[in-house]
Amino acid sequence: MIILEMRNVTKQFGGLTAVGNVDIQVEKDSIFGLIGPNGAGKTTIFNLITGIYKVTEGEIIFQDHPIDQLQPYQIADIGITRTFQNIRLFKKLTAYENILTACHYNASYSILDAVVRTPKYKKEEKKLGDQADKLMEIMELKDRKDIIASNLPYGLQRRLEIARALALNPKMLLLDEPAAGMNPDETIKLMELIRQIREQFNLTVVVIEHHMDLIMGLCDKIAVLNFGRKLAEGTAQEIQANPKVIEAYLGEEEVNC
Ligand SMILES: Nc1ncnc2c1ncn2[C@@H]1O[C@H](COP(=O)(O)OP(=O)(O)OP(=O)(O)O)[C@@H](O)[C@H]1O
Repeated sequence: MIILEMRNVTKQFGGLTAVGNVDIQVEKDSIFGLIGPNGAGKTTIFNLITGIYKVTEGEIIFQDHPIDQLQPYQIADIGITRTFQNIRLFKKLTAYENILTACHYNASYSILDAVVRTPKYKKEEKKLGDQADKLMEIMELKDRKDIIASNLPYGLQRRLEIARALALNPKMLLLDEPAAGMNPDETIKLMELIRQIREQFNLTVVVIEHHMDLIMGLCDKIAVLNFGRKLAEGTAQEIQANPKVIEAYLGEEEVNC
């Protein structure tokens, strides 16, 4: 079953076509990879899916509904959340506070409940605190609970960002270069975590990465972009064997995975 579809999507910035006539179909519960050289249009695709940019042409369909005219907060509400290439955390808050603030997106009490501290408020706060604890545990951040976000090692800041995205209870998670700056051991650990959260949260994951080991080892399907166009699509084996990919993306070198 297809959960997300981009139909003939184009995004232009003035005379520059950042994304040109791209068709993509993402299967529910799969891990889908987007790869391509710098400037190929990958992050622009995330910005189109999440409503930060509006399409110039084409349609984006999520669970059979068009979403290309929705605002970013509406897209988060229907279950698509993301992480960013440049980590965006509350740098001066602790790891726990960063997750808890994201969990508050789901709070259903009123300002009055909060001011008067009604039983509803207390019950809800306990629930959100439990959710934050659970996310800390899953992302293996529990022993860093009280560390200020900017003092965490880079790899853990990236995991904290994923935990924040998960706090919004998404159906689809978009990860923009989650392994950037990680060493090989951290990258392998991250791969396992992505697989684990996919299972645990019944998620569909779309991931942009330059680490080929991660992409080839993790993704059910991969789309290759070049100069805003989709050059190829297929399984890791198909992509690695595709002469167009080898020539255009890897500069005629062998795909080194
Ligand atoms: N807001 C914008 N205004 C003008 N041009 C933009 C804008 N956003 C992206 N672009 C351009 O669109 C093209 C695609 O950029 P994009 O960031 O999507 O590439 P990318 O594949 O994610 O690259 P990288 O791997 O370096 O992150 C680039 O030429 C970029 O300069």
